[in-house]
Amino acid sequence: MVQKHFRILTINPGSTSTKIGVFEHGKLLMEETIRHDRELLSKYDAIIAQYQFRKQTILEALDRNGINLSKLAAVVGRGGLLRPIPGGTYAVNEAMLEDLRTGYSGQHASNLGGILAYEIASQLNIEAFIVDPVVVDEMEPIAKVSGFADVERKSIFHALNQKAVARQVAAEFGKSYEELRFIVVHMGGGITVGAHVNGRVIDVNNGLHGEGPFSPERAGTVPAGDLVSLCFSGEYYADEIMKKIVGQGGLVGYLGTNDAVEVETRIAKGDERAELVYEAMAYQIAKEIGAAAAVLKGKVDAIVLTGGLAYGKQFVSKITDRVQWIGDIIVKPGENELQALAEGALRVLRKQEEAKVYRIDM
Ligand SMILES: Nc1ncnc2c1ncn2[C@@H]1O[C@H](COP(=O)(O)OP(=O)(O)OP(=O)(O)O)[C@@H](O)[C@H]1O
Ligand SMILES: CCCC(=O)O
Repeated sequence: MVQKHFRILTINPGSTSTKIGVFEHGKLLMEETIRHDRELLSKYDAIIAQYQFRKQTILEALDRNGINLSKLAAVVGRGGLLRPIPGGTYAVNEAMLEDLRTGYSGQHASNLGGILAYEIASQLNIEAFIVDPVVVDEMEPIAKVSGFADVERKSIFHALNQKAVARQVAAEFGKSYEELRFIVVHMGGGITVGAHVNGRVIDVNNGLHGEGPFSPERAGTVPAGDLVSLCFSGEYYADEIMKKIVGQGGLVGYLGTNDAVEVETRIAKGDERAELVYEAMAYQIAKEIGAAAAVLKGKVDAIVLTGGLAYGKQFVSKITDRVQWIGDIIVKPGENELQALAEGALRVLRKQEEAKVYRIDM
């Protein structure tokens, strides 16, 4: 049977950039990272207020690259902080737009993904989707118990890249994602470690709000009692503490940079503090992998290391040194989020999968 050549626009909004790609038949036609001036973005009082400006820059980039919008079959954006939902491709609907606009589960640049996809698609009378948003929640009930009765653990992680990489490795094994057991470690500005069983992420650290290993920009798990004392010391406003956890935590807090390459340069010049902190980040990641191995009862088909930090050979070897007894380690540096968005939309357009419907009672 001849496959239709669906042309798809993909949009991945980040805190300082918007990445876009156009795919046809799953192959990349064009890709551009539109960098936004930090000062310009800071003039908007909420992330959501940046939507009109970002939409304009996307349309200009498409025009610059000679992309004929009338040939698009769908637009797909990286989904945001919605209510907890199972993984998959979702059609953008009113309920979703409302939650993204009001920031129902919080503010995150990816909240703009669904909105931008919808606004561009509706003008062209085509479909808009999101795929595997950061709130994908497939956690087992046991994993949700935090030990503090007022607080339930949440699933907020790099679902799009973790699932895309897991599918890729499964295909390389000649098997389907749904047959395998992986520990996937996304190591970017934030770090999340997911226990994947038969296509579901049954446990994962909440990468955004103070859980798991520290990362270039996130504090990870912080000793709770000391954090409470700091909160009530009278020295900080709530948003200042939150910034110390997200954005200015981890490497930024200790070393003033989120750039691991710069940290490696400092270590090479003999900076002992940088060496200790960098080693500690690898140590905490290894501990989290050990925890995920316990979740999987030691039956692990592979540990997959991905994200920008996976380019760092020394960093990767600091981790593998501590966890290679658990199973095979596969390194997939960087992220393939635009491709993963395109593939998610394509599965629906080709009718291999049905688009899921987002509801507020999910
Ligand atoms: N060759 C390299 N060696 C070591 N570290 C690297 C290398 N290239 C990039 N990094 C580091 O990877 C980190 C950024 O990773 P990445 O680009 O995946 O993050 P992001 O997309 O900004 O955030 P997130 O993945 O959390 O959404 C930075 O600390 C960067 O310095
Ligand atoms: C993707 C959620 C985690 C993070 O932003 O670090």
